[in-house]
Amino acid sequence: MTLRVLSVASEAVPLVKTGGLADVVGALPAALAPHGAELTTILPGYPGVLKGLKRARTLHHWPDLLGEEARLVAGRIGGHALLVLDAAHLFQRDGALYTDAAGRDWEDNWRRFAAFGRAAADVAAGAGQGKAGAFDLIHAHDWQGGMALAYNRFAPAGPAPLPSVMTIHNMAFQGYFDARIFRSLGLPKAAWAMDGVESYGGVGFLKAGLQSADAITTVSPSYAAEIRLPEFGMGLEGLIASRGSAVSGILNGIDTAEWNPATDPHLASLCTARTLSGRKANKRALEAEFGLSRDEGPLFVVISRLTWQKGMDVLPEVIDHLVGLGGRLALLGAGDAAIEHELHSAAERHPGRIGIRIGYDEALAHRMQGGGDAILVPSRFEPCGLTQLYGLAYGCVPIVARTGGLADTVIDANVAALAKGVATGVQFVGVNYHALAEAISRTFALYADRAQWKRIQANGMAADFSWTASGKAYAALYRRLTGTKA
Ligand SMILES: Nc1ncnc2c1ncn2[C@@H]1O[C@H](COP(=O)(O)OP(=O)(O)O[C@H]2O[C@H](CO)[C@@H](O)[C@H](O)[C@H]2O)[C@@H](O)[C@H]1O
Repeated sequence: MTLRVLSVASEAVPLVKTGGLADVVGALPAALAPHGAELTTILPGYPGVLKGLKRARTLHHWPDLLGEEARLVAGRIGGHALLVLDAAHLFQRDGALYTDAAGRDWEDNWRRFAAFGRAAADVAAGAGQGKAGAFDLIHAHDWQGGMALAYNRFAPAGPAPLPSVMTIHNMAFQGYFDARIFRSLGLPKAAWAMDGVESYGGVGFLKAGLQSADAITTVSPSYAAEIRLPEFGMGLEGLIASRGSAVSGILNGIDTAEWNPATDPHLASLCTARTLSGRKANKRALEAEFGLSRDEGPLFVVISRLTWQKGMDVLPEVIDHLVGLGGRLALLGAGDAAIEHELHSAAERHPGRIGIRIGYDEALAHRMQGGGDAILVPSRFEPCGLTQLYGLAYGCVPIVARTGGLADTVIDANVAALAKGVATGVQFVGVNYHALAEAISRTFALYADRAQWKRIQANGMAADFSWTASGKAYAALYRRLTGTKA
């Protein structure tokens, strides 16, 4: 029996992306299709999303969705079903998805994503679908999707709540708002409780989703274990621990059609594990693009949000060490202004050795994975991480902090792994100058032994990070919750 799932998220490639959430939500429909689960994605009607719709058909109209008019529009995303909540007053505005042009959170974020959640719960119960029972399960992502599950549980539009899954892509963003908004949410009084939407005296959208979901997943097994601890649980560790076996980790896959060095149209030269020499032309192109001097030493790359989570405040401290050993660094990212400033001053200190590109550039990210020798990912916490997976697939060896999904996906080049010939990268413990500097020194030593380095690259390229296994795991979870057989 085909399972019909409503996937509720704020971002999905190729229509709208600020981070890894979009890659995963965009990939899930194709990952689940072979396992008999048909996903329909529902997104907010941001300008870019509405523009991407070819023949927009109106399916449903809300005269009063949390105080304003809205409509549901149908479209397609990557060949799969898409629904868009067109509510101009909430989503059609200049600035970023969650912040205004000055970087301040939109004041009405609570209304924007509560309305989105209400609409998603209505759709799950049949709004605009021509019939009730159009969906078997709701799968919500991150705080922006959380309220869909709270409405589904406390105020379902149908006769009973649907089975539900909440996926955490990042526990640090919780959608936490003042208690005063509660009365505008249209939820029954019973929802104002510790096992409901109340969170530390306010309303927590992620928390609401976590309390309302039948199952909670996060994007790696290690992160699923870590968020039971205060250090990673960001205040919700007690909740996570109390949900016991309802919490599990399913590792992200990567879109192997989009991220494949043998076919990538962004690369100057294509390559496979057997034709690693093809990477050289990409490296030369990257040096030219970043204004770096040309030499045979390792070229490190970083593709990241410039934030504390990603350990980017520590990176500037190790740049002198990296350059001192003969390395170069090409960095693409945007975020914290203080970090950007530090990086620029490091680049000024080391002309031709450090290249910085502030901004967001998908094509450049591909070229960097294709031409860099090693990608640095010094995250303090990392639910899964995608850039190290792209690095593995492209022969750009990941140098990662041992946390979350980074710990689960990279095999450290320790003595045992090297002896067995299975290493795929370098792991280090603790995000500080000493740990990172030591990892960089180890990388130089590994790189100096060309045969060994090639082996490490080829091992990563041979690893399977497709969605096959994870698609199967999500499908098994859906089947368990709906009590259906494949
Ligand atoms: N300046 C730039 N230009 C171009 N591309 C850029 C870029 N900066 C970042 N990217 C891209 O954005 C994505 C980032 O994804 P990550 O998974 O590494 O982190 P993120 O914290 O966004 O995601 C959260 O959700 C994902 C998905 O579950 C988890 O893997 C992760 O651990 C969690 O923090 C990658 O596709 C990367 O290439």
